[in-house]
Amino acid sequence: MQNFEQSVYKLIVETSTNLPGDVRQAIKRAQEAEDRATRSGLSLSTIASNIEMAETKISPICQDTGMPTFVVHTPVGANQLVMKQQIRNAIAQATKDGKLRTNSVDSLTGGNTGDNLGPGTPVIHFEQWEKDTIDVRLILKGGGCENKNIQYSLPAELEGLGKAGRDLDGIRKCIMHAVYQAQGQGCSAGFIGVGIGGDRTTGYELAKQQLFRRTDDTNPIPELQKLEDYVMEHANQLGIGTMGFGGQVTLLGCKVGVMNRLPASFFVSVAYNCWAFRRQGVLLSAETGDIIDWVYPQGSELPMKDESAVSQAAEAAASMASESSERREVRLKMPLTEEEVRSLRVGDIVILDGEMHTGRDALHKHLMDHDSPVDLNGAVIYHCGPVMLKDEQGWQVKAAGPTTSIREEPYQGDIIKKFGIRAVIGKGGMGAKTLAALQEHGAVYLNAIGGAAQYYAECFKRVNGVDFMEFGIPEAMWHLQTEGFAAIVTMDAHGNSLHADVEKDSFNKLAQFKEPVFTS
Ligand SMILES: O=C(O)C[C@H](O)C(=O)O
Ligand code: SF4
Repeated sequence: MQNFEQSVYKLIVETSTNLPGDVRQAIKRAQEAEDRATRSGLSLSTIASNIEMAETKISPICQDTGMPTFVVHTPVGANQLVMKQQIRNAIAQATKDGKLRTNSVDSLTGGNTGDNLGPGTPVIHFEQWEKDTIDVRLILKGGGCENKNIQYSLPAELEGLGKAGRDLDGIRKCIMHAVYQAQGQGCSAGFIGVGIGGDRTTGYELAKQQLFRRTDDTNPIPELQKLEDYVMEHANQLGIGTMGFGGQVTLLGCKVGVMNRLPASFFVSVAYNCWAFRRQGVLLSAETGDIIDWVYPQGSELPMKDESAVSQAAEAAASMASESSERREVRLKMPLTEEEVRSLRVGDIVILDGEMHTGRDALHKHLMDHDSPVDLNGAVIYHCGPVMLKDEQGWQVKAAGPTTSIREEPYQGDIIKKFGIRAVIGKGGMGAKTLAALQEHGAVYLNAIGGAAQYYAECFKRVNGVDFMEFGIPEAMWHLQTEGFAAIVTMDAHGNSLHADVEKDSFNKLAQFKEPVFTS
């Protein structure tokens, strides 16, 4: 077992940096289904480039490298204590090397352990089996999509869908609702794992286990296969699209499992995973710990770049459409003026140069009753918790995509007005309070593409400084010299919100699925 730790390290790096082949296949199909000239189509192209960049640079696909969750099958009698220690060592090493973000935070003090180790992290499940090999599987599921997990207790009354009973049709309604309520906030298009039955804990566990199934497998239970097919077809009619921009593809995969329940309980648990569906596995020799095989097709087997003539023509058409009068591209230098910002409209693409500042949960809470360490008049705040590494030249940005903005809804409007901020960049959109503040003060919300952490890291040319390192690397306020950062205006200073429109439209579509489909 001398190579067990090294093999687990390789598994962690592969999982974080190289999206598996079956997941890539699902994203490629989405690209084919979506018109390339639309916002969703263009976002999918960026996602595809980001996947390639992460693989080439051996850097995290998304800056949120998630809750590392291992499922390990060992021969009877193998020493699990030693394995556990070696998994922990491999996690700490991968964090030090910038392949994982420092993601383990003390829930009471907010302190970041800095090495991804701490009470409850990483998660390691051991099972024994009769085989003489070791199977180690890993999923890195990020926090934004984890926040969109949902558990239903049947019978229930569901908005838009009416009564959901304790039967297959009630389950169908829960799953449709689960996709609807995620909107774009979990970086759609997503994958869902569904657990029917169990208790509140095992139901969610069963839902997560489904995410370990291959995206192209067949459910051994025919009724559940039918349900999966139904959801794949109809959830994609909700019109939520990539990042909630509207479009044909909202869901990339649906896997449903079932277990027994108590007579009084009937839970339907849904685990939502973003497009950056990072899970991989290795089969190891129990003697040496060497890798015998990979469990899922490796990403390198399926390049995301489509070199065919057809695709190049479509690409050219898309870029021409994006240059047409319908889509305005505006290049602005930070700090921004009120006039510049008030001239922007939902749908405009803004390209930013100059200095921007990151800020997420801890900073927003802090700024409510403290001063800012830098002048934020005209500033652009980026909701982002990057992966950073320090070398001889100083801090380097290793991965830096947006985080879910809605968490800052209680603070954002006040902070915009208090400091004179002119733009906020994030993903998933914000609510009515922020929209009103944008209009009142003269500011915009820009939606960046969630998960495209390598794509955006390239735009940060230099780290000008950092404040609040005591909040930990993801929560600190990084001052970043930026060139060519592109994002779409999805909430403008005139009271328009693409997010509110898509939510309303998808709600109307959801209500079309009210009538029973699976009758017993
Ligand atoms: O924590 C992050 O950087 C992002 C998070 O996964 C999110 O989706 O909001
Ligand atoms: S930012 Fe998006 S892609 Fe990254 S972990 Fe969060 S939900 Fe997933």
